[in-house]
Amino acid sequence: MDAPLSDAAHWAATLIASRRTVLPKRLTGPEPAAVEKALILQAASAAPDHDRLQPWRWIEVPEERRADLGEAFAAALRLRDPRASACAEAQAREKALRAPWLLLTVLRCAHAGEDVPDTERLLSAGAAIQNMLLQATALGLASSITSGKALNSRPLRSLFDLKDQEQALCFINIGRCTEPRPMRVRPDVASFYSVLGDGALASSQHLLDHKRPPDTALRV
Ligand SMILES: Cc1cc2nc3c(=O)[nH]c(=O)nc-3n(C[C@H](O)[C@H](O)[C@H](O)COP(=O)(O)O)c2cc1C
Repeated sequence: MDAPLSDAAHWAATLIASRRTVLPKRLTGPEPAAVEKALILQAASAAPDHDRLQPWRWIEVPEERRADLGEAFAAALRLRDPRASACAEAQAREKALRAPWLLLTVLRCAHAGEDVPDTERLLSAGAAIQNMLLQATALGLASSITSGKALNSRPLRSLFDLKDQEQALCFINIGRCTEPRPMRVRPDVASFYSVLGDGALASSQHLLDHKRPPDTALRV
């Protein structure tokens, strides 16, 4: 018989199962308090990081720079589509205003000859982002990741002063949401897990029989 799960195991599973994407248009203010922002950023620094390269950083876009970001989105759209309508440009500008707390994730890619390749740096950044989203969820905040075609456009790279080695990965949007959408149905473990060797299904069945532990979710 399996040993009972500890409180910490239940707590972690509940937290992980409670995170969901809340897109910027559904986020409301106020932005997180300073102590909440600090916890979320500290969560990033706990990510696995091969050779401790710290190949990631985040740039906050404060209220007073949202209009500049909106202009950069509009300029990026014009570069992609010189015939973009005024309405499409206005929509692009508006995207900069949605998230109460808005952070750009920046990845530092490998120079020629550097040992840790971009794939590992990217994995580290993904782990850091997930830490941040989970910490936000634990604080009762709603969050999402967004990307888009403008991310590495000239206007955005110039606004954020990205170095040649750097790539804009995604925005992190954090705020509040009083009426979250239903939780996405998560894929079955059987669809992404197997055991190397013959009879993979049989030998993994004992794991697949376990149901997800949490049937409760944190309120975000
Ligand atoms: C790197 C990355 C970029 C994303 N960019 C967008 C985006 O631009 N727009 C969007 O609606 N969702 C975006 N998403 C969010 C996914 O659509 C979302 O995670 C997915 O729908 C699953 O929902 P869940 O997070 O609630 O499980 C992005 C997710 C990742 C990992």
